[in-house]
Amino acid sequence: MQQTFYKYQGTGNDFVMIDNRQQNFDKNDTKQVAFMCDRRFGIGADGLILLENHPEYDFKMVYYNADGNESSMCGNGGRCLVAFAQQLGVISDKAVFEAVDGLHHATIKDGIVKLQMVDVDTIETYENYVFLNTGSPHHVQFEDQIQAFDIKKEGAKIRYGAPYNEAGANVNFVKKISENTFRVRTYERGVEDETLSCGTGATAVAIAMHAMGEVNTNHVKLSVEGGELEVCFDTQNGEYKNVWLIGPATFVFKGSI
Ligand SMILES: N[C@@H](CCC[C@H](N)C(=O)O)C(=O)O
Repeated sequence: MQQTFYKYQGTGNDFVMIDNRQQNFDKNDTKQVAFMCDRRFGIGADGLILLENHPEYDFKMVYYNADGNESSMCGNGGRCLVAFAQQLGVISDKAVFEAVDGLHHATIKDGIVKLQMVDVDTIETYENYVFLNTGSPHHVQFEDQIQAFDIKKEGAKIRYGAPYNEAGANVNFVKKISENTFRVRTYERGVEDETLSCGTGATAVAIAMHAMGEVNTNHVKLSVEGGELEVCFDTQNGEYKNVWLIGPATFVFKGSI
């Protein structure tokens, strides 16, 4: 059976989107998801997202990494799904949807999607890195030679090494480039390579930089491989609330496979 799909990207983090409101997609077919995400034999994407009906909210998000496995929250994917929901006529300019990490509020205007992310109350600070969960697990560390750095090789060592091991973490390398702007490159678990952007990663970097005292504003800019993202938040007794990830979400093409 032919499957209609829509391709979206958010600062270069790209996704195959499927309207699964009729529940026609086989959600346990890991091989089919991996095939669709394959850049040589399939459509090509960092992940695949199903838009499904929800009994109370605008829709439900089901996210798979490019390896075909369902995973934790995808911030850029969530932003692209809001744009997809608008394209399908499911929402107009606001959304409330459920994802694996809970409820998300969002707005969309002129192709820019603002997505509310989970509150963060635990930030683990070690000698040369920070670990936090922004819907997905993130390791954050400074890298001065960020342009020349081998993200795939060094990211994989951290992702598969202790303390993360097989379960893994996403790995973000960071360099401060101005008062409130950070250059970020991310190795993504489940893609097992560098991606051009990671929304939960950008969120993790913004919060980690604030927690470390590297920035004292609550509005942080992140320059990623595929463009520019912004993250803003409120802080309350060491907790990060009202966290918003802001950036473009763009329709690329529609097809069937
Ligand atoms: N690209 C995503 C993160 C997707 C989840 C990640 N690969 C994982 O399995 O932890 C984003 O934009 O947040």
